[in-house]
This record gives sequence, C-alpha cells and structure tokens, in this order.
Amino acid sequence: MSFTGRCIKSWWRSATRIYTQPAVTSGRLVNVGDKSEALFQTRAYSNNCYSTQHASRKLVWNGEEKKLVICIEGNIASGKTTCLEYFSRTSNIEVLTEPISKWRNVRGHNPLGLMYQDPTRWAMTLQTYVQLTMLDRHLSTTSAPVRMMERSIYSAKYIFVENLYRSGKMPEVDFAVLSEWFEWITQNINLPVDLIVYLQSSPQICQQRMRERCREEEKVVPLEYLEAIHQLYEDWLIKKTSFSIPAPVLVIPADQDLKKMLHHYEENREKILAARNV
Ligand SMILES: Nc1ncnc2c1ncn2[C@@H]1O[C@H](COP(=O)(O)OP(=O)(O)O)[C@@H](O)[C@H]1O
Ligand SMILES: Cc1cn([C@H]2C[C@H](O)[C@@H](COP(=O)(O)O)O2)c(=O)[nH]c1=O
Repeated sequence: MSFTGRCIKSWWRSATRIYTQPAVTSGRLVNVGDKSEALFQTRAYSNNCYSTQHASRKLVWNGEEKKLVICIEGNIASGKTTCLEYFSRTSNIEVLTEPISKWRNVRGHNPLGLMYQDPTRWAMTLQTYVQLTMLDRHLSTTSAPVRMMERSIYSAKYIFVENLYRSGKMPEVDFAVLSEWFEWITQNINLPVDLIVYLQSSPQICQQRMRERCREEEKVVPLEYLEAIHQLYEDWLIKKTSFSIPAPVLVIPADQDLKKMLHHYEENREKILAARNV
C-alpha cells in the first residue's frame, strides 16, 4: 500500500475511534456514526471539520457553503499587507494576514530570525512551521463569503523553499522531506483558491520599502535575495514555466505610490470580488 493509502487508512481508523457518537461541530449536529461518512478532526484544529470525499479521497470541508478565496501574492515588502488593509474596510471580506508573529515567536523562539542568521541550519525549522501555519490559515473557518489571505501554502513552497534549496542554503534531505509533506498535504486535503492577485514589483522598490519598514530580522536581506524571489514569482505566475498554478492570476503592477495603488485596487475591485470570471 502506498504511503498515502496507509495514512488515509490510519486517519480513518482514528476518526472512527474518536467519533462513534453524533458530534456537534461548529454549532451543527453532524452524524459521524457511519464509517463511510467518517469525519476527521484534529485536536490542534478542533474548530475545523472535514469529511472524506469518496471520489478523490481528499479531505474537504463538511457541508460548508462555497467561499471565495483570494490569495495576495508578491515579493517581500511589495505591499501585500497594505492591500489587505485596504480591502479589510469592505464588509463581508475576511482578511487573513500572514502569521508572521508566529514565525517570529514560537514558544519564545524566533525561527524567522534564526533562518536569516544561519539558513543551512534553520531553514527547515522555519519552513516546516510556515507550512503548518499556512495550512491552518487555509483551513480556518469563516462566516464571511469572501476571504482574502496573504500568500498561501503554495508560494511558501514554490517560492521560499525552492529558493532556499536552489541557492544551496537548504540541504537536499530537508528539501526532500518538506516536499513529501507538501505533496501529501496538497494531494489529500482540499485547499481551494479562486484567484491569485500578484502584486508585481521590482526588487529595488521592495528593498527600499523593506528598509523603511525596518523589520529587525530582515536587516541582513540583500538585494540578490529579493531578486531571486522575484524571479521565482515571475517564472511561476507570469511565464508559467515552473509549478502548477492553483487559480487564475490577476497581475497588478505595484511599484507606484500608495495613492495610485489604492486607485488600482478600486479599479480592480469588481474583478477581484467576482474572481470566478477572471
Ligand atoms: N505603494 C506604496 N508606496 C510606498 N510605500 C508603500 C507602498 N505600499 C506599502 N508601502 C510601505 O512599504 C512597507 C511594506 O509594505 P507591506 O504592505 O507591509 O508589504 P508586504 O506585506 O508585501 O511585505 C510598509 O512600510 C508600507 O507602509
Ligand atoms: C512565506 C514565507 C515568508 N518568509 C519570510 C520572508 C519575509 O522575511 C517574511 C514575510 O514577510 P512579507 O513582508 O509578508 O513578505 O517571511 C520565509 O522566509 N519563508 C516563507 O515561506
């Protein structure tokens, strides 16, 4: 039996062990007594609820209405958070920024800072945690019909892990283990994205903004790092030559001043919020 098959089987086993009685999940009564309808719920994500989709055997949301999921992508300091702040003023949009406070402080440790200080030693530690916290973001529940989130589990892997590996800062064994995790997650858990908004900015402008923002950990980040991240984003979302893209892409040039950027966001509002038509 394949690794995937074994995992699903053992997940099923634990699901039926935990849920032999009807359970109330997120305020709804869910009957989980039948193995074929078994629900899986981790302890860590105790507010979330998944069911097994029989055709593809992917874990999917249980009976939730379809939400629109929009991921804002772009280089470091390209203006993603600023864009999200702008849209957060719109009612019915739930905004999820990157869980960077967690990356800077997990039980008193700072994996982001450690990674920038010594990537060969700490990149795996950071990226494992980024992957977990991004997965948590994708799976968190919302009552809003539209969700806008900063980056995604996809860019964490296709851009940042890829860059660390290609630049020789991540050992091959760490890359292999992270890739196995990523493939298992994306093959077995449904993580729908309806639209990617790519804030396309030049590495020089990002460097300028990053310096102005002055995040302590990023003081060591050279222009070449931003150039490498930029190239990976371009290959992925513009040239479409590297990895599969989970959703249509809307490109917004992001080098302009704040006033012009807010104007661009307003111009693109309809397109973004009707993401299925892009
Ligand atoms: N269009 C813009 N022009 C000038 N500065 C900007 C612009 N957009 C954002 N900034 C500033 O640049 C820095 C990085 O922006 P931020 O939105 O945090 O980027 P990201 O979330 O992509 O890292 C912040 O200090 C922000 O105030
Ligand atoms: C997703 C991801 C991010 N990082 C680093 C890159 C930056 O230093 C911060 C994110 O800041 P931004 O202003 O939101 O771009 O985290 C990383 O090292 N690995 C990752 O997968």
